Amino acid sequence: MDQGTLTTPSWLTIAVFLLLPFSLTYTATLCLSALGIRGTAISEDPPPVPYCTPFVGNALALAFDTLGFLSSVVKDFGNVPVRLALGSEKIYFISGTENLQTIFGKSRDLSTKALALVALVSAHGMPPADAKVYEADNSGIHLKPLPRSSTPPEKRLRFISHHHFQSELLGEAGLGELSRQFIRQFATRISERSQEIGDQWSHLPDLYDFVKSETFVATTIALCGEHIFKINPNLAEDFWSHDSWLPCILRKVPRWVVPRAFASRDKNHENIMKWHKLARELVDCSDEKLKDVLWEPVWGARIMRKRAEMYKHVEEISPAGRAASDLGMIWAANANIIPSAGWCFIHIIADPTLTARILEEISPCFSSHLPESVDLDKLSGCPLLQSVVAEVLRLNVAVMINRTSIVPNFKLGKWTVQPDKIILASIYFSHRDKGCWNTGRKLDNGQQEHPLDKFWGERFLEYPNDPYSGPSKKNGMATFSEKLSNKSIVRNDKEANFTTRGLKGVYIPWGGGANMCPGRYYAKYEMCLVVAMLIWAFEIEFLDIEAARKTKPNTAAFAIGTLAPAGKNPIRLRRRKF
Ligand code: HEM
Repeated sequence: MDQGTLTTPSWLTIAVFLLLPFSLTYTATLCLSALGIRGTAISEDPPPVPYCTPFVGNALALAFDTLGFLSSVVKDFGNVPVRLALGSEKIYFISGTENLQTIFGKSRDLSTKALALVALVSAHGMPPADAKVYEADNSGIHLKPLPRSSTPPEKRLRFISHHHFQSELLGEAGLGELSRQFIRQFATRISERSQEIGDQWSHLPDLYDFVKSETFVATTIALCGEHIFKINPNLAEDFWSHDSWLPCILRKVPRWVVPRAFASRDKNHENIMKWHKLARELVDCSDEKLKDVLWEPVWGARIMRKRAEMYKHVEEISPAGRAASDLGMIWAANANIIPSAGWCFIHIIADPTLTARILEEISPCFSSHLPESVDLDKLSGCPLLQSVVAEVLRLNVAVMINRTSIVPNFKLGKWTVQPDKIILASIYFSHRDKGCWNTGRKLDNGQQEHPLDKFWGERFLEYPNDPYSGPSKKNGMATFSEKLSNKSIVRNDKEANFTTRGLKGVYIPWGGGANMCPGRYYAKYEMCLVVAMLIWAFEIEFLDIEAARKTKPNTAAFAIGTLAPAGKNPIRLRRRKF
């Protein structure tokens, strides 16, 4: 044999030698994991999720296939909190109603500051020097500062912002005005489009794009006033470009790899700075005379003026830092509502029977053929429309709840999580927990009637004559034979009640506890308004209804926001005749 050639055993030796660190790492983490689950590990730290690459841990799997990786974690570990190794960092991932209820119930021991800062800096471009001011604020979000905090009152930025959210987004006056402004703006846009489109069928390339472009402008004017568009006519386009690049930026792909992603973020950042500059020149945000004015065209809703005033007292935050913070606010107000409204539309238009039922339900909410004649109180009480909205949120909200413990021994069942380590919980998996949700009756092929990965517009409705209706899992759920005996049940929309009963800690599109989404009431109103006003104004049909029914979610935004519809669904539409 040629002395220079490696024999087969030598190759094997090298391969084994090279693979050894991986297999040893996997075996070690697997053992630690098994011991941790059984509760026989020395530490009370949640068990690790096994991995094979030393120093990298679970980082690549989490970054490149977040949904697939976390689905397998939920499958393998169920409700056991787990530890993920991301390089030298570790974070926790939790699922299950009990764990979620624990974190929502213990808001005082937990903070959302760490990831909020990542979002401000990475996603919205806050300069690191400005972020330091946020970082230094260790006073919490409650009126009483946390023990040992020495943050001066004017620098309690998180508490002040939280207070603004509560008073202006959840308080009756602010919420009412924001909704009125939205109706006014949206109705103006609809009537312009309706004039353009007229009584003959017009074709548009995509239903979701149509909803998106009409809605963004109205939401943003309701929140930020009209001047932001006067100075940035392409704001909508710029915003959606930024939104589409966010998954990339947040996965830490460097600027040189995706220069367009960063250029798009910088463009949005500049847009907001230009608006702030103009607004400061035109209106003094601390003008006492404006104190009770709920909306004006320069700053928009009073919350935006209050935010500008808050920053006036903190000189260390630069104009760029202020712009990043308001860009985050504009993103929060648009990025989840609009994909959700888009999905509602796809499901409704793809089912002509559902379209007719929704139309019948919303008709009494309009006092004339004009979309602006809508009565919001009546509309938000329409059970079928609410159920469609709730079902869309159940299916598509994929935001990751994040918390960090600020106490030494935060307990999750028998496990203890370390302070300052991020805890993540996924809304998406909770909304697919087979143990908690009603999936309808069992079919003779063994499948459930309404699996949790499929849209069921009536999931959140209770019909008085159907004991198996309603969103939560029923004891002794009907079997096939019961299904036959239930065939005679006639479900009358007029008798249906919308409910989320039995889903505490399970149906959580708004998160929970003290950090629960402060835009939730507004978001529900806006989604109902978008659907009702557009259906009232136009007759809409898909050119390929079968393809529309198969629309899949774009999972790129998994863990970041609401999953938008993927692909295009061309439509034809015309003004509705009354
Ligand atoms: C479908 C629409 C929406 C969904 C699904 C949604 C969902 C969420 C979720 C899951 C959180 C985190 C809650 C937690 O950590 O427990 C959150 C936070 C937040 N949301 Fe929303 N949201 C929506 C619309 C809005 C709107 C319209 C606004 C503003 C007008 C808004 C403003 C905020 C803000 C400011 C926070 C941070 C609150 C804090 O940290 O205290 N959201 N949202």
